Amino acid sequence: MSGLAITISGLTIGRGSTTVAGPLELALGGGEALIVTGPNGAGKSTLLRTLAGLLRPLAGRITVAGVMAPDGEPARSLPEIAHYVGHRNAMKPSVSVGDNLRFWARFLGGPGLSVDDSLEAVGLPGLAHLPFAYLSAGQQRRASLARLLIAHRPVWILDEPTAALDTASQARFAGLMADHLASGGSVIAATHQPLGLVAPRELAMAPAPAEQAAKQGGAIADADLAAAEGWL
Ligand SMILES: Nc1ncnc2c1ncn2[C@@H]1O[C@H](COP(=O)(O)OP(=O)(O)OP(=O)(O)O)[C@@H](O)[C@H]1O
Repeated sequence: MSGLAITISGLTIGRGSTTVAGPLELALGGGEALIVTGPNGAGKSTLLRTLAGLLRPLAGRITVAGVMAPDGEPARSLPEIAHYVGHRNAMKPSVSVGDNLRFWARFLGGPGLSVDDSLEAVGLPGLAHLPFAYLSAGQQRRASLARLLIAHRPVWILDEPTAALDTASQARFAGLMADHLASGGSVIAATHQPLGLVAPRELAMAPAPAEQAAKQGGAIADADLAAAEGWL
């Protein structure tokens, strides 16, 4: 395979039946990072959730080429080769950090670091036995980011990954992203703050027009959809 290529064409994203942004055109290759910027409500999270396969595009296509899926076949879709780390940590509070990570390793499949090595890489050595709920907010975020290492996936889709991280942890995570890019992976990250990436590309999402905001009632009425999205 010749290397990762992600192509987004005519992509319109939305919540329920309400358009949030688009059409978007984008091509991203292995070794490249894209930061998604824009004011609150511009649609950054909506875009990332759509790329991760958690929301259906309202129109357009997302295609991938050049890498293998965990099942050993050429990748057919972005979600099967991507990690998604959203605003929430997606770790069970009462379960130990190690068992949470072992769950994700089984769920995601494919090769990856051991629990101990993943935790070491995010600066949390020796904490595998603790219930996730015992960790501080920043430690919880770092343990959640260890999911990126426990199973290898070429694309990291990250929603404000460094929120709650102290300066040293931000620098450590910048190093992990640099290693991932150097190995031919890609990073797509929504952020309000610099992530320490070297020369990332940028997709600046425009503020939602007033007319669009006025229509949001339609999407929010899709209460079941909103509730179903809440757990990640
Ligand atoms: N579950 C939902 N149901 C309906 N509308 C939603 C839902 N979540 C977000 N929206 C709406 O979709 C639009 C885009 O929201 P989104 O969360 O993608 O913005 P964002 O750019 O990530 O903002 P922020 O910087 O605050 O994280 C907003 O108008 C928001 O009100």
